[in-house]
Amino acid sequence: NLTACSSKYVLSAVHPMWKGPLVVPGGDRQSPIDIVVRKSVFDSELKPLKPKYDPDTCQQIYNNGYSFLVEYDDTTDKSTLSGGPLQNSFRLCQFHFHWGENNDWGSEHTVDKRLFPAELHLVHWNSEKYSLFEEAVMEDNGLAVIGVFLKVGKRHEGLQKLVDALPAIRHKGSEVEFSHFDPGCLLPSDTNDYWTYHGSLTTPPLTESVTWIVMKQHIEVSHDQLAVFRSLQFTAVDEEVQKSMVNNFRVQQPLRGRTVRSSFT
Ligand SMILES: O=C(NCc1ccccc1)Nc1ccc2c(c1)[B-](O)(O)OC2
Ligand SMILES: [Zn+2]
Repeated sequence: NLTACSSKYVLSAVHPMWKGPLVVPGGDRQSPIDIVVRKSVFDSELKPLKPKYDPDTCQQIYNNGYSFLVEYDDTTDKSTLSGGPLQNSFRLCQFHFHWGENNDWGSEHTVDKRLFPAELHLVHWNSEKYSLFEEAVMEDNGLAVIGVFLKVGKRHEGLQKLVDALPAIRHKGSEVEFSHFDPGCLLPSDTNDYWTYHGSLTTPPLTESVTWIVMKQHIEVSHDQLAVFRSLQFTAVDEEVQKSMVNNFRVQQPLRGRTVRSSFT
């Protein structure tokens, strides 16, 4: 019954804003998923993650009507991710978040069914095998995405510069110049432990091209910082009915026999 797990908010298909197909025909490696900790398998071959981000490659912030993207210059290998489960070097192209209308839900992945108020996605594409993101996004091992859970607690000083820029991109289609932002400040500080599995984009075209790397440790942001995320609009400035940008997450998808590996015991 609901009361048993009401504190964890049984996730239903009602919440997410996105009305797209909840299941992709034939998709057997869809994302997000629930990470069942006791079913994950420790893999000693997994290496430490090697993010190398150059803050000067940060270019702009853009409201795409689904989330806000902090976009990086990915025409060189100045900001890359390698190591971990990856065989190649992947270029950072953007990061974005998913969040809820309140602090009880908002993440895409869950850990033992536990929901977080928000989730960060750092998106990288395989620049050793492909020459453009648009190519890589259609290929088997084209993308590598780091997922980081957000919890409400103390203010995240590094995030504040980003939060202060959000009012300038309140509506769908708006963009503002944004520079010198080190996405490394959004990675957990105490441990690099992670889970990894093969999955997909969680928004159309839902292509199954992602090596997911979900960090075990969350980061903390303040209630007020998250409230600014919720002040963004899904809608363009000229639309009659304005809609707050909240619940921009997809519901969990079937595991379909996949194994989630862990970098830690
Ligand atoms: O880049 C995206 N769309 C634009 C696009 C352009 C050209 C071809 C295909 C797609 N989507 C997208 C990329 C990466 C992630 C997600 C969505 B996510 O699942 O939210 O987190 C990871
Ligand atoms: Zn995402």
